[in-house]
Amino acid sequence: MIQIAGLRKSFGGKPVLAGVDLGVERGESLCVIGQSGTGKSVLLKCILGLTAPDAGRILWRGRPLDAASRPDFMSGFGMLFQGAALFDSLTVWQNVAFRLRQRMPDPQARAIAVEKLARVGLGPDTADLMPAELSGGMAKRAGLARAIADDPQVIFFDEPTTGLDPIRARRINGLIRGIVTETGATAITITHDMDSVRAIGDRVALLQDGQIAWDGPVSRMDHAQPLAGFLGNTPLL
Ligand SMILES: Nc1ncnc2c1ncn2[C@@H]1O[C@H](COP(=O)(O)OP(=O)(O)OP(=O)(O)O)[C@@H](O)[C@H]1O
Repeated sequence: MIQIAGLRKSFGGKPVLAGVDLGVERGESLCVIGQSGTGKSVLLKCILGLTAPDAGRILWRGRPLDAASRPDFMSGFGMLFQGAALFDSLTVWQNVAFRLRQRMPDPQARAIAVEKLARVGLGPDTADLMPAELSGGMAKRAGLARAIADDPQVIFFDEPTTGLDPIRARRINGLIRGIVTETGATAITITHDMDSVRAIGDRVALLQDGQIAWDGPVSRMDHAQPLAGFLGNTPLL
């Protein structure tokens, strides 16, 4: 679905990505882990077209992800931002339906938003609330509803459990896994949270010193030497 080869990016002469090779297959859930500052966000920004790599290739369905293919890619992806990142001045349903409202009338977009809110465990009474009225866990759920509103083929989860207590984090992880499984979406999750990796991931890739130091099934990670320092329930900080 997405293939990355030889991706390089430096800032001020300092290499952050030093030849990243990574792929994710259709319907697969990939978690990218790595210590703080190893370039996980830079990698995500390169895929999303927010940062231009210095070298390397990103293929989307076998085609280079460039100006010609990017609109197709952008119309088929959803994203759960760290901290949910809801628009303060829009109601919850307007946030969830943000993209839908560009191509359908409000009543139709609202109905889909209410359905997606229900999928993440938020009742119809939350639809007309403002983001400031939501708890952290509710905001994360609303962000998740927005990520899936347009039935994306690829969903990016950026640190999905940041700022949540362990119980809410577990619920969000369970929701994400359920949604990824039932929709068949391809998922890429960037996380410090090994509980998230176990709950959400089929595969895990360790980004270290600008390259993928280990890449394999989550079921094998407990025996992977390069991951030894990251395992247990200790966050990767
Ligand atoms: N626009 C930029 N200009 C200069 N340096 C940058 C820029 N973006 C990222 N960096 C640097 O690239 C490195 C990797 O940053 P990045 O945010 O990708 O790390 P990360 O692995 O996502 O960390 P964290 O887990 O803490 O979010 C850092 O040293 C950061 O300072």
